[in-house]
Amino acid sequence: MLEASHVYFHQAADVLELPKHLRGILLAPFRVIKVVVVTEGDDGKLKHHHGFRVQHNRARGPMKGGLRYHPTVDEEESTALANLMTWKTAVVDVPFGGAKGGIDCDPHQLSEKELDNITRTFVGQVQDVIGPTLDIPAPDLNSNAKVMGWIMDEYSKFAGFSPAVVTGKPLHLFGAEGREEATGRGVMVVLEEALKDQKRSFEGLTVALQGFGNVGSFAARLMAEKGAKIVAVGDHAGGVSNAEGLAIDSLLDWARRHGTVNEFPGGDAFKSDDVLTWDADVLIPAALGNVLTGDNASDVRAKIIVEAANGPTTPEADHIFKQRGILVIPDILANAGGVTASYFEWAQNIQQFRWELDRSRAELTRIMQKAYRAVAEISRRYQVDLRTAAFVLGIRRVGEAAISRRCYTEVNHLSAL
Ligand SMILES: NC(=O)C1=CN([C@@H]2O[C@H](COP(=O)(O)OP(=O)(O)OC[C@H]3O[C@@H](n4cnc5c(N)ncnc54)[C@H](OP(=O)(O)O)[C@@H]3O)[C@@H](O)[C@H]2O)C=CC1
Ligand SMILES: O=C(O)CCC(=O)C(=O)O
Repeated sequence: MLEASHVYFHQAADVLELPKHLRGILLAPFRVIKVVVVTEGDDGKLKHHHGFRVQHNRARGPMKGGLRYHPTVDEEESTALANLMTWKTAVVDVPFGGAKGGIDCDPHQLSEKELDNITRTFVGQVQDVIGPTLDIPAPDLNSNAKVMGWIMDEYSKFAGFSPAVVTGKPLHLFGAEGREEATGRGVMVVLEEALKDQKRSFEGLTVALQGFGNVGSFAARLMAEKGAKIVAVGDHAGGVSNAEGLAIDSLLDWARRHGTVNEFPGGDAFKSDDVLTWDADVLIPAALGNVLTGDNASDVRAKIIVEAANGPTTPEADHIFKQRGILVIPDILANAGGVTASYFEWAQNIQQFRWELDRSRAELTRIMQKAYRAVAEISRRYQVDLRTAAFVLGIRRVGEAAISRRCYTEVNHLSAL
């Protein structure tokens, strides 16, 4: 994933004609934190996991990005994802830099007490390098509002009451209306804009989704409300399809009760990975990275791919999609609704003021539409795909901030762009 994020960066840097040494400066992380998280398991035995926080760039503000709990979490993945966060926050123009991190654990195999313990131990180890004006974590794969509440509580023991140290918290614990649904809502909004460009709408549009967690489930529900048919959904345990459109509320209820969409009675079962090549107008990967590769890209049948997940497409697959005329709405634009609503939450926490849900939704829609339009305009002007255009926008904004702050004098080159 790190290699892929660099390939995409360089494609945009070529458009911007950035010299080599400036590319190196913009790609290098500001700080990489690695810790060994030692905790006592429910069986009384000591266990250890590895925790990472990569703080990539802070030219535009405090660093921001999720905390992921998954066995594959490592320094390389965290660095790639932190890098993407830097360009993503710039694409939606929220006042943050980029960071990302995680712990290489599998929450499905841990009790709540064990997960709480691991989270709090990790926070104790990084508390001096995170904070409301330094680095603000948020939910990501397998982490949720409850975990964010633990982070806030643990950090506050060191720094005093600090709700703004983390976003995506529960509503009753200084969370913000609209944050939970925001990433899925943002996915829906940018797809709606892309459809408008094609003089189409959600009515009758068929959609296949990989992942039915926070992002996938909200995106599915919102698109179905607009008239789309969600014809296939896959998660790690299996998939379910219905050519007439799955009943999303019943599917959500099933997934909540069974921990998977597998064996949902309102559709036909299929093998999990088949969702990626499902016969649908739109494919939405909303789970893991690197799932669309040179091996399966030629078999993808959708004409539009919306990257709700981070880094789902390898450069090889991306190239094949370009050749095949498949429109890819890239992660740093498509899933930026989450960090945008996190910005609202952070601002509300700092002001000790709460917004109504309607305000949050309206502001999110406005920002996502504006970001899509800005990216589409660059795509037209430079005759490049949406991914390259989004990177051009992100890199340019980060560069401009760096110049104004005099972070690196040589980045002045960017002011000519
Ligand atoms: N949460 C947020 O605000 C944001 C998230 N993202 C990105 O969106 C993606 C999903 O995050 P989120 O929804 O929060 O995570 P969740 O943990 O809430 O959901 C993840 C989903 O992916 C599924 N999944 C896991 N492994 C596989 C697999 N091998 N094959 C198919 N499906 C699988 C899970 O299934 P199961 O439950 O069966 O394991 C689950 O349905 C990630 O890439 C994340 O980085 C991006 C921006 C913001
Ligand atoms: O909400 C946030 O701060 C970050 C969300 C995130 O990790 C992402 O956009 O990938």
